[in-house]
Amino acid sequence: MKNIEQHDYAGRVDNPEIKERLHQVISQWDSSTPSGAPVFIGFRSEEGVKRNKGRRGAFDGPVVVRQKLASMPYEKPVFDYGSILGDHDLEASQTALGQSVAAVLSNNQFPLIIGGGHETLYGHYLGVRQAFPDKKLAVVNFDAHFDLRDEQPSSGTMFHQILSDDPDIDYYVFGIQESGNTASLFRTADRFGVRYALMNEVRNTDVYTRVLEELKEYDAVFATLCMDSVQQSVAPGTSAPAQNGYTACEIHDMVAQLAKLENLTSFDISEVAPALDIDDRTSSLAASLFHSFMTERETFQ
Ligand SMILES: N=CN[C@@H](CCC(=O)O)C(=O)O
Repeated sequence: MKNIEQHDYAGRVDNPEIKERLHQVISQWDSSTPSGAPVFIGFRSEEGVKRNKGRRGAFDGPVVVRQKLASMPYEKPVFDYGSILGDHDLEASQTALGQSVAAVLSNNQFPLIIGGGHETLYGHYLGVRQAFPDKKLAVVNFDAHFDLRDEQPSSGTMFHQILSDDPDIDYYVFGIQESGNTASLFRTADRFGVRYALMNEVRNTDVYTRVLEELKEYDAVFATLCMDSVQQSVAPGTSAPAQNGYTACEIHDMVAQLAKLENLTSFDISEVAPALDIDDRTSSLAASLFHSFMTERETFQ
């Protein structure tokens, strides 16, 4: 089992009588916290990025994204599980994340997972599958990359790992960049029946709206957002930045629509690498996306 680090939240207080910012309403998670609430879980890991020969820095993502969230307006109950402290044993770190996600899901709460390299998604998946062993699942990925490499587990292999082992899951990915994926990866996507939309299709067609309707038919859906799906000028602090990625407006809109999907179980935002960031753009954007998600999701108490 990996160590779990707890986080202190601090921020601006306008009027001590009124709790209206996230740091004033967030509490530490335990198994008696109420059902229906959002629960932050951090995954401090960059071992997957290291193995994928990417640019490192995501280990501190969960710390800095929480700092950005702290002063945002929020008045409803919200909880923090802490962060799994990952290390070179990526597989054990992902297993620990999976156990944490499953514990929160089995309390009927909603995990909001703060990565970590995009290897976060594999731990996220392990938790969802543990909580829903017999369900037909869909995973939605906002990403420039397929992450379908057939190699030692890393931040570039998670969907190959999942689709190779689990026949009861469909993979949808939005924002694929032709400049970021080889022909072999496109062939692998076709072989696994991946439903993918290139960035231009996302921008110029109604594919996302149509897929959101399709997703309602699954027993459960979980989602992941790699910050490298956003254009580098807006999100510079990532391992493998994209030039033609989402604008801040586009990705906020997509996340707001996702939040309305009733059978969505959990959501992670990964690949915030503070050491590579400029003026905290990437961490601030990730926090803003979590905030949009939380305010749009009607079932949060
Ligand atoms: N979605 C993220 N993927 C990887 C890069 C994928 C690749 O190398 O093809 C990452 O950021 O580490």
